[in-house]
Amino acid sequence: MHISLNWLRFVTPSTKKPPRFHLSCLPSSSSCFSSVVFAMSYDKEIAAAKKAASLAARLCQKVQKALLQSDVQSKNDRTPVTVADYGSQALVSFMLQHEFPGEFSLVAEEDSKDLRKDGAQEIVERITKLVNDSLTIDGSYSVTLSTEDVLKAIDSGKSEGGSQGRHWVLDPIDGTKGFLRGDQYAIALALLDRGKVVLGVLACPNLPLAYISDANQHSPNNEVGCLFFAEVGGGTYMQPLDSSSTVKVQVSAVENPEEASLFESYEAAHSMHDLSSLIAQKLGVKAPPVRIDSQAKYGALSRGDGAIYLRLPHKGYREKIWDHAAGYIVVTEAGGVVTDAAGNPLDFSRGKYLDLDTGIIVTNQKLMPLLLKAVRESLEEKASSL
Ligand SMILES: Nc1ncnc2c1ncn2[C@@H]1O[C@H](COP(=O)(O)O)[C@@H](O)[C@H]1OP(=O)(O)O
Ligand SMILES: [Mg+2]
Repeated sequence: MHISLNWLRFVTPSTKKPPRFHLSCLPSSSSCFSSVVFAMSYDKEIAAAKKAASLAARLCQKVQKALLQSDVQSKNDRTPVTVADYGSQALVSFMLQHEFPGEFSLVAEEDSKDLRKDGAQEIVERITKLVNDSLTIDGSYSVTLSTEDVLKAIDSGKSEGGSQGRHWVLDPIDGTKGFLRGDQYAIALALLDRGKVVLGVLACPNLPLAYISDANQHSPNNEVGCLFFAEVGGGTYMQPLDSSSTVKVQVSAVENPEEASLFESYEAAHSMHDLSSLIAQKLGVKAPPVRIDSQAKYGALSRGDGAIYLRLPHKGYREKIWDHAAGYIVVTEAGGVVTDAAGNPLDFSRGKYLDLDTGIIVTNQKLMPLLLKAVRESLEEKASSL
């Protein structure tokens, strides 16, 4: 007989996360209590991930602020997002390696190939200055990185991931189009342990702290900047990016799809708006879709701003693990369900890519059967009309 008790929580009255232990009883003859196995806790890793993602968010905010203050011509230039993207990756990579020296594996979006080309020296110097300024702000590092240190930190993100060992997974700026537009973007960092996502942090510098809907997402009165974090078995928490007051969050409890609000990509090139509109129609969703960039959608969903997220890329697009790992655990630990469009679980253990056919759907446990049915019918209808 193999009994596996679930994650136990020792609930404390404070807003701090309770410690967690995983108890599992070994087979037959051994007594349950003598064979308690204490599984990994990732508290040190999550503290480091929160610190790195928050500092990277500050770096990106500084660049985006300068971009938005610049003239129209320079707004068509992608240099700011390039600089912030590499800067964010270098910073997170350096901080994690500093915290966890020795065996270190990072699967991240960028590498230094373009930065090593002729003519890139000035950009590399800008990135290096940004990274050093960020480390100075933090105050706990007495180092000044050279341009070569920065390039090496970026290249530490070349790991392929997989089902063995531990791998950090990073999207240094998820939602580059949103970043350039002055809208939503996220710094998304997760940890895989033997192919499973065990923690995730989402820093969303422009996400309002208050509930967002289609009507209020651009309100100038909104205070913005959210940090979501989740550890396997421990729930999901949110705090303002510039404070440590933490709240536990839960996905929406809506059971009637007519009352649900639905999130999707801002960019029609990233997700089929016509297909999600058909799905919404079948479900009877009344509210217009809330269109925002990046994994900020997963964050907003984890605290119940909306009840459904549909990501339905056009044919041929291959999803990368860094675009979903952090968001996945933030939503699932808040009680949500994330599957592919056919209802299969996501598999983060196969390397850089999530091999999916049709897309990713997210909602609460109650709505998932209805959503799956509406997705299946809509896909069939779409296929028969071609
Ligand atoms: N053609 C595409 N289809 C789907 N997703 C895409 C496509 N091109 C880029 N993306 C990715 O979509 C993500 C943003 O999704 P959303 O619009 O929902 O915020 C980004 O990670 C972006 O990748 P990349 O980071 O390489 O630009
Ligand atoms: Mg991305």
